[in-house]
Amino acid sequence: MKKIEVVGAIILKDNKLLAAQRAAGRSLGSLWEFPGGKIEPGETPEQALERELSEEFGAQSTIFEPFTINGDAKYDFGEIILYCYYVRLNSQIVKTIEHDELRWVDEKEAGQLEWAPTDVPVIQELIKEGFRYEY
Ligand SMILES: Nc1nc2c([nH]c(=O)n2[C@H]2C[C@H](O)[C@@H](COP(=O)(O)OP(=O)(O)OP(=O)(O)O)O2)c(=O)[nH]1
Repeated sequence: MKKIEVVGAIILKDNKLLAAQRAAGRSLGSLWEFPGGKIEPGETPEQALERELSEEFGAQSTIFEPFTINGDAKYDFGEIILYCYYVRLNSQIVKTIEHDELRWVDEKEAGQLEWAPTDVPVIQELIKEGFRYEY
C-alpha cells in the first residue's frame, strides 16, 4: 500500500488550538485536521510544513519540536503517516483556500469535533497534555 507522509501543525494561542475542517469535496472531506499537507520529494518535514502554511494561510511560521506521537491510518487511497509539530504563526492568516472552517478550540471543544481517523490518537494525546505549550 502506498505510504503518504503528511505534516500537521499544532498551533496554540491562549490555551486554544487552531483546528481546520477539510473542505467537503476533498479526501477525508468535512473532517477536522491539523493544518498542513503532504511532504514533497526532497523536503524535510519542517520545510513542508512551512510551505503548506504559507500556501494555505499566506502566513509565515516557525516550526518547533515534533509531537510525541505520530498518526498512522490506512485508507483506500493509501496509508497516511502524520507527523505533527508545534508551530508559531509569525503573521496573520490572510486566506484559507483548503478549509471550510478554521476554529480556535479548547480541550473540550476539540474532543467534540470529528477528526480524521489518522489524527484521533494525536488529538487525544494532545488533549491529555493540555493546550498549554504556546510558542
Ligand atoms: N493536512 C492534513 N492532512 C491530513 C491530516 N490527517 C490526515 O489524515 N490527512 C490526510 C488528508 C489528505 O489525504 C492528506 C494530506 O494531503 P493534502 O491536504 O495535501 O491534500 P491534497 O491537497 O493533496 O488534496 P487531496 O488530493 O487529498 O484532496 O493527509 C491532518 O491532520 N492534516
